[in-house]
Amino acid sequence: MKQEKINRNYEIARERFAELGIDTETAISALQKLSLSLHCWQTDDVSGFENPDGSLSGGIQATGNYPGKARNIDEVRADIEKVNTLIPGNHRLSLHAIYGDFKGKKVDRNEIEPEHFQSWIDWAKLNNMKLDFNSTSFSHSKSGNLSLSNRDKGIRDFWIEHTIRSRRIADEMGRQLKSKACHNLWIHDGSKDITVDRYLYRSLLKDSLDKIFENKFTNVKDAVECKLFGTGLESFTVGSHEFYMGYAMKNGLMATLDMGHFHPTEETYDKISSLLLFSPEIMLHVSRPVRWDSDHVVILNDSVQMLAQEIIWANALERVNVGLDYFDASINRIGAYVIGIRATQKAFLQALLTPIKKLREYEASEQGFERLALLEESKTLPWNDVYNYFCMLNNVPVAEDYISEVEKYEKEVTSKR
Ligand SMILES: C[C@H](O)[C@H](O)[C@@H](O)C(=O)CO
Ligand SMILES: [Mn+2]
Repeated sequence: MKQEKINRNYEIARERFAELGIDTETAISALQKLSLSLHCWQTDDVSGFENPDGSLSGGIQATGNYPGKARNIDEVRADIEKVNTLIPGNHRLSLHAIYGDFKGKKVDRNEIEPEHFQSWIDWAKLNNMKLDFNSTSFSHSKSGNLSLSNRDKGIRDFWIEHTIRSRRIADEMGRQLKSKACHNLWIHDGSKDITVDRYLYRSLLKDSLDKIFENKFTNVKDAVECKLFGTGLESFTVGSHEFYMGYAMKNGLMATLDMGHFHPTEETYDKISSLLLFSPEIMLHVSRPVRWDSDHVVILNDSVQMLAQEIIWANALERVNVGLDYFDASINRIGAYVIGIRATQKAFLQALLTPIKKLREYEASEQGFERLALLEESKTLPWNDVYNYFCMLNNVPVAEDYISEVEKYEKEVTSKR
């Protein structure tokens, strides 16, 4: 798109929003400050470098076989660097423990150290990114169906050790990069069929968590992620929403809300205000469940738009750590990142550009028709011209121009893998 046209459209949009009492410049600077936490695992279908040819376990699945997945640390980095050239803003990178720089050595999960992630910290500095971290309970010979809630103390201790080490690594990342790292704990623990000892497993998990969180780390923001069920573990999930919400609120941790981790008609956006009333910060995994926790690429749908609205309208942008979590192996993986990141930003921009003051006046005076009408009208206000202008300001491709860039990278790089 030509610069002149982008500027012209932006001017028209700016005037239109001004008529509704909205300042587009304020919205643009808020969006500029929004740092999303990009998940490294879309590059390689959650394979990691520990045992890249092993199978993905823990009830999660990356479906599809599109060529060009990243096969090693250099390729993961190259792909993220490419993504960064196609998206506006400065973002964080979220790593899983299986993405350490192990240099071909066998380093078991209970042996990981900050040194295995030092090259990531150096890379992040060079690339103007901050880091977040996740312990990894899946895809390991000791994963089974139960890790931190296993009856076997030996297995529990192994995963406790792993998770404490993961938090220490996050602390080092936060310290060196001068930005607290979110450490997200998600475990797959559950059961395929009915269990008759839910209380036992949950008390074992609680006990493991108490040990894991015994020490506070200054440069870490701890989060715990619940889930409804995993494939092959359909009847029971130890770390349910109620379990982690209780644990997080009692112990001053963040709850992570993954959009794919609830009942199909249960929406994440409705949980935001409740959690923010009881917790200083929360974490999100923006995703797109299609019939189950399928981790489809995020698009600009009602769920994401309403999620962004809830955050903006609660004036809570600084209290919500927005991470992405999806892994689609059926399309170009770089393109998958760009679509999802841009869709998330667009949702936030749209929310920032909604005439909330007027909408609230209507609501307060019980003018339901007027509220609904203005809500509908705001959906088609020229917010996309503001987004295009935002892309131009950030020197990244505007609108569909990124498609050919992704195709070029595929031709020159990923298709040769
Ligand atoms: C790989 C991720 O940590 C994982 O997707 C987790 O966050 C999750 O959402 C599991 O369903
Ligand atoms: Mn998740």
